[in-house]
Amino acid sequence: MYRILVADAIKPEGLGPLSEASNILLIQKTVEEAANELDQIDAILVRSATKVTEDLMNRMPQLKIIARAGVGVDNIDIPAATKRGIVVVNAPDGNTISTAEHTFAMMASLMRHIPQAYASLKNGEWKRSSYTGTELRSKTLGIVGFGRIGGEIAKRAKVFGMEVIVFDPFLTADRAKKMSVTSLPLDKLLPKADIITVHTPLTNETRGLINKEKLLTCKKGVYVLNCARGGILDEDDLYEMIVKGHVAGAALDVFVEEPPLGHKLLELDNVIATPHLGASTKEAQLNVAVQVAQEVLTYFEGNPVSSSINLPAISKEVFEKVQPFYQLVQQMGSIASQCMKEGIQEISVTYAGESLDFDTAILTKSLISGFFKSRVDASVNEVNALLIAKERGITVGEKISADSLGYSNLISLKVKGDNRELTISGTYIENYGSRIVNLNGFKIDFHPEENLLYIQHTDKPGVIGNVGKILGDHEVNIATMQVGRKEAGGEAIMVLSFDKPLSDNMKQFLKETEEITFMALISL
Ligand SMILES: NC(=O)C1=CN([C@@H]2O[C@H](COP(=O)(O)OP(=O)(O)OC[C@H]3O[C@@H](n4cnc5c(N)ncnc54)[C@H](O)[C@@H]3O)[C@@H](O)[C@H]2O)C=CC1
Ligand SMILES: O=C(O)CCC(=O)C(=O)O
Repeated sequence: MYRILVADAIKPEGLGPLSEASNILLIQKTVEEAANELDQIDAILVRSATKVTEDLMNRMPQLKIIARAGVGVDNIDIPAATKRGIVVVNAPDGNTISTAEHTFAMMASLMRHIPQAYASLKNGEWKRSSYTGTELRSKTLGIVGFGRIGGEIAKRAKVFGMEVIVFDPFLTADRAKKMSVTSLPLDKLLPKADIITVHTPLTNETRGLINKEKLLTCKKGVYVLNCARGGILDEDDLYEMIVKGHVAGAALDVFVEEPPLGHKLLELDNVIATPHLGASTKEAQLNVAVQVAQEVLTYFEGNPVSSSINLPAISKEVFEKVQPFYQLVQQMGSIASQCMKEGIQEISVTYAGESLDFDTAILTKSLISGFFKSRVDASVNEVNALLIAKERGITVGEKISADSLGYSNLISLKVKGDNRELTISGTYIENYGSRIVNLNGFKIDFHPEENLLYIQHTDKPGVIGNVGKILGDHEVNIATMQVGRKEAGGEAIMVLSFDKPLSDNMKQFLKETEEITFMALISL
């Protein structure tokens, strides 16, 4: 049974797939209310209110996945989650339209003083001349951060007859052209825009991106909006620039501290504000709840998720291509690790063959996680595998080769240790499954079973019989046995599989066979 803590207000109608699953228990409580059961929680679902800190994660030793019902993940300590192997997913586009519409509503309200006029009228006043506004038509809108929300705002601005200029260091010329916007560096955008709206995530780079120095380069009388994250527009600097009359007004949906009780910006007449309502529509809340519920369900079904923050994104089509190799590479990593019980310097993997014609990064991560599982602990997974390799000073390389040696696909792994090297190649054959086809340069063909014994020995009459006899004398039943050699009388190998795990003592008995030069018990 997986226990899922729904810690923030997430629309229950969207959580249907989770509440209907027989192996899932949904617990609708805040972190404080669930304090006594945190150690049993497998997944946590949050919006922006709950801060998923390293400390909170430490109180949740079973935690496997954090799901953010929304876009911004600045309330989640991603590096800490990654280190622990906890998958972080979000709902990247469920609230795009709502947030774009809200930003647009804020922009129109700001330019026409609607909140101030409304408050005045409600107060019994009729001050028409005090609330003369400015048209949006022909104004230049500067969008900083041109992703999903920025793009939707641009479409709406064009319909209103605005000119749209954008700044986004990751924007391609192709997308700028398709969206009919002018892409400019920030220092060129700021002096040109009549209105500036920010739509970046909050990161170390974007915190304080628009500060006093930048605001001073803007037109006098510029209007600014922040419906992304508090802090992208520096709050103190904005206050000063409004008070000095350089900025004509601001519309804010987000604040550094939420709620921003007693905030000085809220005292200014030309600042309008909403309490982080960008995504607060029936539609957006249903969308994001459905999206994260589906992701969590997919994860607990053992399938790769599609909108992870700390795993490579993977589409359904790629997933179908990846799936056959997913377990094979984990097993190859694990076999290599159990055959190389020594310090490792380098792991390199080569992919060859037409059926491996996709981004193989996810396979490399799966392989490395298989390698470390038997060395570190079961919490190693695709999320933290490369980080663990790096921490241990192990170089991980990935190559594509044109030569698949006649197989339709061939994955080859080379592990360089302090004293030895190990190579292993595997393939996936449709309707037949995974096969290991080469081990340390010996041609062989075996299915990676649960309990294996790998023996390297001198090719002499009687060795195979002797091994069989020793195992038989100890009532060990051999399930399968594969042998391989390079040349008669040289080095040879055998790989045996068993129904039950072999005890470590058996290694001692087998070691008496002097022709055996190397032996490894492998459990997959
Ligand atoms: N007020 C609200 O309720 C909501 C706020 N948000 C906020 O809006 C942000 C943007 O959301 P989306 O458009 O969906 O995200 P997105 O990921 O589609 O777009 C973000 C864009 O910012 C750009 N960017 C990153 N660093 C930048 C930098 N230093 N300078 C300029 N551009 C930079 C990226 O290249 C990307 O194109 C989210 O990160 C979230 O914090 C999102 C939804 C609701
Ligand atoms: O959960 C919410 O309402 C906030 C939405 C938001 O800020 C986001 O998706 O980044």
